[in-house]
Amino acid sequence: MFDPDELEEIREAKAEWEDETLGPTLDRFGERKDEFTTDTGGNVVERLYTPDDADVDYDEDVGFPGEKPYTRGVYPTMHRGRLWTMRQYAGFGTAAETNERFRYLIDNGSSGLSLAFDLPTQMGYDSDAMMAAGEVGKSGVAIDSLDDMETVFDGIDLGDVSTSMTINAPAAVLLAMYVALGDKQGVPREELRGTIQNDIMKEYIARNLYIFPPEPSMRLITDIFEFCAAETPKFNTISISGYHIREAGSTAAQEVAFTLGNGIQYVQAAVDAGLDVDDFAPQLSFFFNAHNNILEEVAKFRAARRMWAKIMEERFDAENPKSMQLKFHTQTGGSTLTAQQVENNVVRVAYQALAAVLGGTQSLHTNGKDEALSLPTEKSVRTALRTQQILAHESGAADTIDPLAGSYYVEALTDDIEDEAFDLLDEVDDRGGMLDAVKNQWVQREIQDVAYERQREIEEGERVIVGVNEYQVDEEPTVEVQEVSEEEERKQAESLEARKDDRDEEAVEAALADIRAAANGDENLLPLIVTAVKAYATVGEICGVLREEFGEYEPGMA
Ligand SMILES: C[C@H](C(=O)O)C(=O)SCCNC(=O)CCNC(=O)[C@H](O)C(C)(C)COP(=O)(O)OP(=O)(O)OC[C@H]1O[C@@H](n2cnc3c(N)ncnc32)[C@H](O)[C@@H]1OP(=O)(O)O
Repeated sequence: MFDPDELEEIREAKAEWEDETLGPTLDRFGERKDEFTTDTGGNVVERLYTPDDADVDYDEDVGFPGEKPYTRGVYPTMHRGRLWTMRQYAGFGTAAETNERFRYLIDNGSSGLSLAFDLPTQMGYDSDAMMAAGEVGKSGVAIDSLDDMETVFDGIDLGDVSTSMTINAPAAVLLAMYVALGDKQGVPREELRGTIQNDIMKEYIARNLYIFPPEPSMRLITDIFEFCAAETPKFNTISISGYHIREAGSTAAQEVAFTLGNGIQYVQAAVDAGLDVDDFAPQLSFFFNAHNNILEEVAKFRAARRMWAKIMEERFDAENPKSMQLKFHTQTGGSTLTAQQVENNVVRVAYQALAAVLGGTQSLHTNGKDEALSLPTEKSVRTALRTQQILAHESGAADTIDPLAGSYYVEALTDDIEDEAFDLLDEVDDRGGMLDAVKNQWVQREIQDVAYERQREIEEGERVIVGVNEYQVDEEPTVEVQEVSEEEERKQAESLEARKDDRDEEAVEAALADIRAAANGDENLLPLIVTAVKAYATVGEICGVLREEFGEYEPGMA
């Protein structure tokens, strides 16, 4: 981008500055530390960045919003045209309580819904299963049958909202329920908007809520890609998630590398199954974390967009621009919240949200200040949402596109993260691809090594966490805790029993038998699962059949 002569002049001028201006100051005052590093990974942060550090080719590396390589954003107008979706993750207790929280969020200006499921649902068990005891409705809503979905969305027109569902191993079943509910409400399938997380790879790596082994899991995912391309073209079929990888302690570059690596794995599986890349790739979406180091995070988002465009074009020969556009949701970093001085978390969340917006996010969840302690209360959810609204309407951060482009530091850091992440992806390829690298625990070990080092730095005081290892005060947390009563579990099991007594048992049996047969063949499972959920077959029953046919994953399984 810069004229070589000009760069040489800058280099010389910098050397002169170091000698004449900087030198005497350093002799008198020194600097706070011998070495400054980024938030993660220990990348050295230089004192000063000049055009010499960020010698980007504008066309090739930066470009324009809505054009390759999408470094500056996937839409031509970005947040000037439409603000990001303010999508607060919610769901607890019964379907009715979750419906109430959803309506509260909509009334307060939330522009998208995001459904959290309880652990039994995420593991494919019904609320009356032995495995579910003590967990029903605890960390999300319990969904057993279509009844519960109907209640969650009571009074909410699926044609008017976009809904994210954080569901992975049983994603096909919950998607089928959403489609079935849309059919019941009379919403054309092609109008349904939303996202299922459906990202099993990161469950194997970091989140641990898997059911089936990798091969049938990949088949389910591919079936979803194919079904949605034909039936629900506005629905995002997957949310390939770096969030949990980062929460497990990865660096920013690892977060990008392993997330895109998982993306490569899914695309390859679908292409191998005979799907055309440009038919399904526009419906892929991503999910990243936002931690406290604002500039590193902005660079991370920019690097991820540029990399995905290259990967899709060069590795998969994608031609549709939408296949190359990395659209992503961001959640502020749960692991950065502290139980000490809980109100400090509001500030952390605001910085993280700023990074996400400056980085061009499409959708954002801001954590409640109390999320390190419990489910967030209604009031802390409101403050979290207001944080986004202040950012949108008062901060000016949404008024121009990719405002940090051209910052010598941010461009250099974008390059660094890209280089580091591509190196990691090369190593993944050498190890036979993401699936093998995960099965052999290499990916997990890479992350653990970094997480361990970071923890050591905190414990030894090398890394300051405000209120935790410095600036402590002697006080008990005074946060109000959102409780979920045991009573909910009993009520949920009772309504499930009532539904099982009041359905066409033959229709359920027939639908489950069809799913069993298809699990052993190659017919797309989705239409069959839609038929089953319409007959009120439950999550546990459908996943039970698939468990029997597919088996269950165990870590280290070859
Ligand atoms: C931690 C926790 C756990 O472990 O439990 C979790 O996982 S929580 C995980 C929670 N996960 C989530 O909440 C994931 C959320 N993800 C998403 O919402 C999606 O995947 C997303 C990232 C692609 C965002 O989708 P979205 O619908 O909100 O936003 P989009 O960017 O797609 O925009 C919606 C529509 O507006 C259009 N649009 C948007 N911006 C513009 C613009 N500037 N100019 C013109 N059009 C625009 C888009 O083209 C699209 O229309 P058209 O479609 O017609 O093109």
